[in-house]
Amino acid sequence: MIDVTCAIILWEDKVLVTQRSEKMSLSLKWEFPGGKIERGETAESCLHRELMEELNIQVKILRTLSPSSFDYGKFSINLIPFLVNYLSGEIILAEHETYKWLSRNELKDIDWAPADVPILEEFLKLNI
Ligand SMILES: Nc1nc2c([nH]c(=O)n2[C@@H]2O[C@H](COP(=O)(O)OP(=O)(O)OP(=O)(O)O)[C@@H](O)[C@H]2O)c(=O)[nH]1
Repeated sequence: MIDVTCAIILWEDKVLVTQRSEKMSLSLKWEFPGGKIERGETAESCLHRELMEELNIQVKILRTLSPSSFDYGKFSINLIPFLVNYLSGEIILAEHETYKWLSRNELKDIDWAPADVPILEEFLKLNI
């Protein structure tokens, strides 16, 4: 089981979502940005590192949501979500195909990586 962090990044009334590139696994699926926890790293420090490496942004962590385990067949992941506020940094994509800032309603209409679906559902039930 691979531990992966991801961020629901809030800015005003929008949420940042990123699309995996054609070269990546789960090609062209949408996800909450983040990545694999490295040895000796906390989930929080992993999240800050990945968001800096992949997007060049800084965030403030607000809280966690429920982890989502998913078996992709070749590998299983435990996806650990954090609700965060966007703080600073101009977005520069290192790996992803593209990104979008979407309203809560628009989040339902994109083609999500399967592990993200329960996380999205929990987020949409929150009163924020
Ligand atoms: N970052 C991120 N990864 C996710 C999400 N949902 C999901 O299934 N994943 C999967 O979790 C793993 C995280 O990998 P990563 O982003 O750190 O690394 P990667 O694509 O370079 O790894 P890979 O080349 O092994 O696929 C990938 O297999 C990715 O498909 C998500 O919302 N965010």
